[in-house]
Amino acid sequence: MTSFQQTLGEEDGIAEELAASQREISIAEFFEKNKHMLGFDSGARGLVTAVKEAVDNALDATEEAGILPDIYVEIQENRDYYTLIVEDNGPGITKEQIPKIFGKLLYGSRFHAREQARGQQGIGISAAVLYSQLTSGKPVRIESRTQDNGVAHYYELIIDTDTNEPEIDVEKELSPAESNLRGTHGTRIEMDLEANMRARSQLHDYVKHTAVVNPHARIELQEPAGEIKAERAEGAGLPDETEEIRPHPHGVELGTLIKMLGDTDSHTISGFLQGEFTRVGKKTADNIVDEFKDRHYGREMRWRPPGVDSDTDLNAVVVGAVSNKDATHTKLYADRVVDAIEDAGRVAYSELEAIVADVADDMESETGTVFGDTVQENVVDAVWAELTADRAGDVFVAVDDATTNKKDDATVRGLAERIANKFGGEDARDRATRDELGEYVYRAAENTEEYDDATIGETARENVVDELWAQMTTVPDDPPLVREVAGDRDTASELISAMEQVDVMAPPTSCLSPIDADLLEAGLRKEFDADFYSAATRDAEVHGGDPFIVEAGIAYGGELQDEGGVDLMRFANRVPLVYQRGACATTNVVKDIGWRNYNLDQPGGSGLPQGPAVIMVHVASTNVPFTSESKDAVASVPEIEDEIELAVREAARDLKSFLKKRRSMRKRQEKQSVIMDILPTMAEKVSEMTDRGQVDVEDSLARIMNNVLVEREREDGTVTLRVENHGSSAADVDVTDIVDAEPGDPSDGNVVEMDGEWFVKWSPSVSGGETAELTYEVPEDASSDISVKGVEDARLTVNQ
Ligand SMILES: Nc1ncnc2c1ncn2[C@@H]1O[C@H](COP(=O)(O)OP(=O)(O)OP(=O)(O)O)[C@@H](O)[C@H]1O
Repeated sequence: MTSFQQTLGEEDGIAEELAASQREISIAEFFEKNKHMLGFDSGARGLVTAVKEAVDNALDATEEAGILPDIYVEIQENRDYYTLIVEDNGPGITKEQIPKIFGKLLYGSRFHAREQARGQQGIGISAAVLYSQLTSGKPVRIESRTQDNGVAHYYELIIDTDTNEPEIDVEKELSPAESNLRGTHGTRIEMDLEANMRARSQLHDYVKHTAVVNPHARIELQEPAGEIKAERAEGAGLPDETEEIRPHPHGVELGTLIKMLGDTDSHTISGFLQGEFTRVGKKTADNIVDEFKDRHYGREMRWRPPGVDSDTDLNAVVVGAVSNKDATHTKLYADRVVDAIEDAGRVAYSELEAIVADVADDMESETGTVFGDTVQENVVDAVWAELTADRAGDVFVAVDDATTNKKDDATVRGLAERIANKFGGEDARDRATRDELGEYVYRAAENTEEYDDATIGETARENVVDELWAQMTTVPDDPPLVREVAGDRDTASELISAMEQVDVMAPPTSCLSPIDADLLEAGLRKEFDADFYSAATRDAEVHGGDPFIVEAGIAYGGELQDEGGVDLMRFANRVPLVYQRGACATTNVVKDIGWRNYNLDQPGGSGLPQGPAVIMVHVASTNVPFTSESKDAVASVPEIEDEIELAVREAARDLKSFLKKRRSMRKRQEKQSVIMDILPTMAEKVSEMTDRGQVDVEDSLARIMNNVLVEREREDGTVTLRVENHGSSAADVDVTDIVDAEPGDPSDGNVVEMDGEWFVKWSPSVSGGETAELTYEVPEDASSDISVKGVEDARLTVNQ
């Protein structure tokens, strides 16, 4: 058989034959075949995804318009298919936009905006339309009204998958009387889809969890087997309005930077940085430009002038390089040049040029003697030859400083000489980038190891590079212009590396709308009846030029079910993520935390912790990196993973102390009940044997357990409450005696009467080992009941 490879090159026209069947694929056609990528892989899931896309859009649209969202979702079961209706009270959609939004994939208002929003790609709702027409063959019905009680625009349409353009079946205006909209303005979508309700619990979770993180929204779901009505939390206002921002310099990708360089009106890099990025002012731009120059041109080595004990007379060298000038002025010129060099301590080639030129300028204006370009060049050459005469000696000092004392002198000298020899090559100005310098040191160290039988470890090499790099100076050359950088990938990548290197203030968070720890905790309290709640909101960070904030919350105990692994709720931009839990960075980070450190069970030391708990994580960003277009799972971006971990750990820290305390209280209680089992019998025996009266068991228990003991004594109408603190730390106790007759003379306490009962209340602070006595007067026949707060039950003994 002739293989394809064998015929290649022999027969003409295979490529042409293939070419005949190659054609452009429309985006709609692509997603029609790959609907799983958009979250429409099955009927059950398709319904949840369609609801999610429509509700997310409704929330975005209402919030953008400053309207408190009122969202109605209805699912009707028909014989062969389901009908989904989603209606909002948003600003509506203009007549011209309706066909594009619903009848064209990749059409939206948010793709280019650096601002937190649920929708980002301009695919969501049109993908639902595509799924609907694919499974039911019916057009989607849209009705939208932009003016209060004005006419509504009604469309029935499908997507032409060949062209990715809307195909309109029906287009008409509806008067308020004909309209199906419940509110005075907003949008109503109705679509038929082949579906089933197997994912009912995911659907309910989506609606409930959406309500937790959007307490300002009213969401109603009506479906064949039930309903959810999530009311607006009392007093909950709209989230703070977000603003669009420019990208942050940290994390921008190379392709993006090159595109930005191509699009900008700026000519200089400094102008580009200040104009196109957030948080870059003149100073930050200067710092970035310096780093950029260090990478692009390299730095110049600064050498030490010969010292006083050297044979070289620099003044004589300068004088020797100047010819045909008046002797007094030449001497003055040489003195000034040498003074400036010595003041500088170390001098690089460009610095030397600047000194020589500056002094020449001064001399000309003061004395009229001109030290022209040729003279200056001669002086620079002559002095530079002296400065670089003993590079090895100079490098020796740096190498010696940067390596341990253990290295013998000969090794250090050998290494220094080899490094020094790398300078002064083709580039007479002794320039090197940090990478080149690293290479110099590496090669010199390798040779020293080979020929001098010495060891120069990684750290020593790095220290030497650091030391020498710090001695070098940024060159005075102007950086390349924007168009030069845009046209050269390597230079653009040097710019990116410089941008990463410089500290830039965190991006403004006005483009983000986190829930905030307080509201997050309130959301958890509203939804879950637990014993413990905590929440944390981190500061903003950046990934790929986009700012983000991570928040986490934990609820534990109470009515929460212990079903093995804890319940992990994931959110991105206030949208619950329902599917692909295992593929989500959030899940993986939570699994990797050592939960035993936080007093939660974690079999095997990894995986989701066990126990009656809910952990929630919210990632808010101008661009949440999802693993796919269906937006179910956050991708593994290291910056985001780090913040997820820190947020969860922050929330878990309080849980740790709560659980620790709870565990020790439980142990105490167990101990106490064991003691209480045997103590009365022992007391009886002791009193029998010693012939003394019965021992007060409660009192003894308090002493054994280091408890706070509150006892009441009554003598002739005077009631005394003794608060004995048998523990070691102070106890702030609220003691109330509830009496059924009017009390008198309470010591430092206050009395409140309610329905014929008197509440006598004290709040003493009792140090460890001390006793407080609280007294009041009461008629003989009055009865009373003690209530104590401020001390855990397991630490308290009441004897009345
Ligand atoms: N209910 C609505 N009210 C007002 N405008 C809407 C509504 N639904 C959608 N839009 C507009 O239509 C655009 C496209 O919506 P679509 O769901 O296709 O994409 P998206 O929400 O921008 O992004 P994603 O693909 O991430 O969901 C939105 O950006 C928004 O401008």
